[in-house]
Amino acid sequence: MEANDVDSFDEDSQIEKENQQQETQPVPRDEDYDSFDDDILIATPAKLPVHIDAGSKAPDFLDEDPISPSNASSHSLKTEGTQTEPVVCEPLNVNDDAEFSETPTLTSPKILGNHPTSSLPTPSALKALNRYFGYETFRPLQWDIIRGSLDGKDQLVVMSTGYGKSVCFQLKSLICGDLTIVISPLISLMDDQVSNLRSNSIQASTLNSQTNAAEREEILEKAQNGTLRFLYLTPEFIQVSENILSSLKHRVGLIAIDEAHCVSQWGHDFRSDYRKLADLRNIFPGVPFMAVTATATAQVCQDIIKSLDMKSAKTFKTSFNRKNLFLSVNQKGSVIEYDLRPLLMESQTIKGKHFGGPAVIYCFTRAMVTKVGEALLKLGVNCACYHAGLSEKVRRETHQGFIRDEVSTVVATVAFGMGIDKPDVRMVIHYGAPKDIESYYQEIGRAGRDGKPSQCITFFNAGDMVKRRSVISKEPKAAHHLRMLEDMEAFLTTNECRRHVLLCHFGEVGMNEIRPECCDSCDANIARRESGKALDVEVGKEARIVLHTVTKVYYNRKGVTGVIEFIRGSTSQQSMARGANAPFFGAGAERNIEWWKALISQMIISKLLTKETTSMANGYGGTILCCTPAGQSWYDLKQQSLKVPANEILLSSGARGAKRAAGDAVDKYKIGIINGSIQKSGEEVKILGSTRKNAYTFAANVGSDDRSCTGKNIKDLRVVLEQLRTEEAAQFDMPPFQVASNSVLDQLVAIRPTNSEEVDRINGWPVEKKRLFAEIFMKTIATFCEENNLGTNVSDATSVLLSPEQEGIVKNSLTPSQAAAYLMHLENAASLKDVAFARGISEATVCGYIVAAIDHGLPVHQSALGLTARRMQLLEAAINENGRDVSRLKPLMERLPPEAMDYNVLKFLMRILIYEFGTEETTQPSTSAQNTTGVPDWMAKLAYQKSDAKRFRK
Ligand SMILES: Nc1ncnc2c1ncn2[C@@H]1O[C@H](COP(=O)(O)OP(=O)(O)OP(=O)(O)O)[C@@H](O)[C@H]1O
Repeated sequence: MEANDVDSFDEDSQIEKENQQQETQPVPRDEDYDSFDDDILIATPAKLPVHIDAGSKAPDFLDEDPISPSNASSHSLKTEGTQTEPVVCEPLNVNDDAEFSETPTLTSPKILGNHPTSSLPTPSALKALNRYFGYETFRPLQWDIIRGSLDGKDQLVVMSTGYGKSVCFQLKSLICGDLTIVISPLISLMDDQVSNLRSNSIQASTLNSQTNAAEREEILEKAQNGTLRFLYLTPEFIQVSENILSSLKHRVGLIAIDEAHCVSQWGHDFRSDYRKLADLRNIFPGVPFMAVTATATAQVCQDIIKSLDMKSAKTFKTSFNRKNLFLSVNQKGSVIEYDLRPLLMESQTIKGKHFGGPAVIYCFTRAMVTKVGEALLKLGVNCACYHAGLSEKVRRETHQGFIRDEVSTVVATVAFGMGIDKPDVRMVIHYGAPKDIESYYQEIGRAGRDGKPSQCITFFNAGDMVKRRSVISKEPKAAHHLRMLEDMEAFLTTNECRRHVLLCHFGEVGMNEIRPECCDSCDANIARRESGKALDVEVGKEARIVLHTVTKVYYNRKGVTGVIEFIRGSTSQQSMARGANAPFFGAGAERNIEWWKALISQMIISKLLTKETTSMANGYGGTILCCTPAGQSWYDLKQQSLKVPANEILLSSGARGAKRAAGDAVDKYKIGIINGSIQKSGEEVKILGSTRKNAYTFAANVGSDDRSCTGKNIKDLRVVLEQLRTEEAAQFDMPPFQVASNSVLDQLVAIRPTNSEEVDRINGWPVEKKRLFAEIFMKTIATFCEENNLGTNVSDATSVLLSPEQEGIVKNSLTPSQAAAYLMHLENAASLKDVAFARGISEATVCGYIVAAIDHGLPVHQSALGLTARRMQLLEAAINENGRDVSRLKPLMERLPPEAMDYNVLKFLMRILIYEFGTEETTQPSTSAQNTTGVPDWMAKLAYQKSDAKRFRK
C-alpha cells in the first residue's frame, strides 16, 4: 500500500493540517511512556526459619457463632442502596465443567464447615463491618460475596471503582480470625491499604523487596502465630517465595487477587506473573480464591477464571456506571495554561490555587508531565509530578504528599494509575487522549471514590490519536488494543451520551438517553432541546456518498483524508473520477473538510464504517477507512435516511472554505434538519402578565436574626474541622482522610455532636477512629457553636435560611439533585461556578436546578448569581420592546447589550418575573407597544434604595 493511500500515523496529511490545530511535536520515543510495571520492585526473599503455632486468635468482639443460622435469622436483611446497582450474579460459562463441582474442600483450615452461611448478614459480620469500617449496612452484593468466601467458594468480583471491593475480601479474616493473602500489583497501593487497615487496629503487613530481614521475620512470626490478618504480596514476590508461603498454609483462609484484570492478556494492564497465580493452589489446596477488579469485559472475565483455575467460580458484577462522575471532553489548545486556567477555583487556599479539591492530571509522556507541571506552577497551583523516570524517593514523596493533602494536584503518567487509594479526588484530567477506553475507565475511577460528585475532563486533538495509534501499532496484540483505542475515539468524538459509549464497551446498554449531571454531550443536547435546536441531523444522502467512495472507488483501501478529497473534488484524486464514479467526484464540494470529518466520525460511531490499521510501503503504519457489514447492508438496501446526533459542525452549512462544486451533483445533496426552530408565526406564545401576583424574596432578605445558624458559620465550622483533621493527621502520621472522611466531616457539621450518643449516629467512622478522635472533634464543635450561637446535637442543619413551608417545598417539590444544588447555593451564597465545581456538574445544569427553585418561589442570593437591578431594568425594557413575549430567550438576548447579560442571568431574571407576574398564553403574537408600567417595584427600588430591602420580606 502506498503512503498516500492511508492516514499516516507519523505525519498528519495536508488536508488535516489545513483544518486542524495539531501539535507539531514528533511522535514520542518509547522511553517517554510509562507502564505501571515501572512501579514494581521485585525481590527474592532469603529463606527464613519457620515457626508454626497451632492456635488462631479470633477477634475479641466475636461473641457469637458467625455462621449460626439461628443468629442470622434474627436479623433482617441489611443492605444499603448505592450509586451503582448490581446487574449480574451468576456463574460464567468458561468451559463445560465451570458451573459444577462446587465443593468446598475441607482441608482448608478456615472454611466454616460444609453447610452454607446464612443469606442474611450475620450479627458478627455486621459487628465487624461497623467496628472496622463504621458502616451499619452492606452494599448490595457485599454480603453475598463475603458469604461465598466464608463458604470456601472461588469467586470473581467485578465491581465498579469505589464500590467497596475491599470490604468483600477483608471481612472474612476479621470474622474468622485467619489470614488473608492479598495479591496486589503495586507496592504503593499495598502500603496505603496496610496503613489504612492498621489505622483501624487491624494487623496487616506487606512483604516486598523493601522489607528488611528483621521486619520480614517479625511479620512471618505474626502470620504464623495467628496475629496477622492480612499479608499483602506482589505476584512477582510470590513466584520466588514458595517456602515462605508453605510455612503459612495452615493459617491462610482466603487468597484475594486484587486488580485481577492484570491476569488477562485481553485486559489493559497484563502482567505475566499474575498468570502464574494458579500455582498457589498447590501450596494452599482448598483455600478459596477471590479475584476482584473494576474493569473486565466478558472476555477478560473468562480469561481470569480460566487462568486462575476457578472452575466453579461464581461471578458477581455491579454496573460499571459511576453516576457521581461527570464526563466531558474539550479540544486541546496549543497553550496549556489557557486550557487549564478556567478549571481552577476562583478562591484559593493557603496552599494555592486548586481544581476544587485533590486532582490528578494524566499525560501521555514524561515530557508532557513536566510541561503541564510547569504551567500549573505558573498558575499558582500547588502540584507535583510523578512518572517512572523520577527517583523512587521523589515518587514516594509525591504520593505521600498527595494522600496527605500537602499537594493538591499530581501531574502524572499512567505510572500513577492503580496506586492511588485516596477517596476524595475531585477531578481527573487527561491532558491528551487516554491510551484506550479501559485504561480511561480505570484512571477516571480514581475520582470520587467517596461517592461525592467529581469531574473527569479530557483534552485532546486529532494529533493525539495519531500518536496513540503509532505507539500501539508496535505493541503486542496491537489489533486488540487498536480496537480499544477506537472505542476511546468514539467516546471522545461522540455527540451522544458519553456514558453510554463508555458503558457499551463493557457490554452495558440502555443508557442512551439525555440526562442532566451526566456528561457534556447530554448538557449540550439539553441546551439544544431547550432552545429549540435540532437534536438529530438527516445525513442519509451524504452517508451514501461516503459509503460509495469507500467501497466502490477505493475498495476499502483509502484513509479518511483521501476519501474526503475525492468527495470534495480535489485534483489529487482526479484520476479516480472515471465512469460510474464521475458524478460522485466533487459531489460534496459545497461542504468543508471539517463537516465531512464530523460525518465520518458519526458513521464510525454508528458502526457503518471502521478504521483499520495497515502498513505502508514506506514502512510506517497508517489507518484506512473500511465499510463494516452493517454499513454494507445499509448501502446495499438502498437506504436513504440516516439520522445522527447533531453537533454544531453538522448543524452548520459546512460551507466555510468550501471548494467549487464539480458539476451539478452538489445540488442533489442538501442536508436536512429534522427539528428546526420551534417557534413559528401563529404558534403559541407566552406574554408576561401585567399585574404582580406574587412577591419574590431574595435570600439576603429572608430573616435570620432570630435563627441560630447561617450558611456562613456552617461553612466556617467546616473549615475549622478540616484544619483540626489536618493537625490530627500530622500528629498520628496518617493521611487526613483516615482521621475522618469528607462524609464524616459533613455529618459532624450537620449534627454538631457534643456527646457520644450523637457521635454514634455518624456513619462511616470506624470504632477505632471514634476512640482516637471523637473527643477532640466534640470539644472543638462545642467551642465553635458556643462562640457562634449555633445549636448542637441536631440532625438537620440544611434548611438554615428557609421557613418550614419552604423546607417542605425543597423536600417534596425539588428532585434530590435540584435540592442539593440549590441548598449548596443557598447555604454558602455559592455562585453557579462554585456549585458546579462542588457537585461535579456543568454550570448549565446547576442553572437549570436553581431555575426550578425560583419557579417555586425559593430565595436565591442576588450577588452570587449576578442579579443586579440594572440587568433587570434592561431586561424589562427588552421584554416590553418584544411585545412582552417571554416564550423565547433569544429575541430578548438580541435586544440586550451583549456585555450586560448572559443566558444564565437572563434565565434567572425571567423566571423571577414569571413567578411574580405569571404569563398569559396566546396564539396571536402581541404587537402591543412598549409598556413600562410592568417594571417590578422591588427591582426599581433595589436600584436606588438598598436599605429598603426589608420591605420585600415575606
Ligand atoms: N457497606 C458500605 N457502606 C458504605 N460505604 C462503604 C461500604 N463498603 C465500602 N464503603 C466505602 O466505599 C469506598 C470505596 O471502597 P473501596 O476502597 O473498597 O473501593 P474499591 O471497590 O476497592 O474501589 P477501587 O477499585 O477504586 O479501589 C470506601 O470509602 C469505603 O469505606
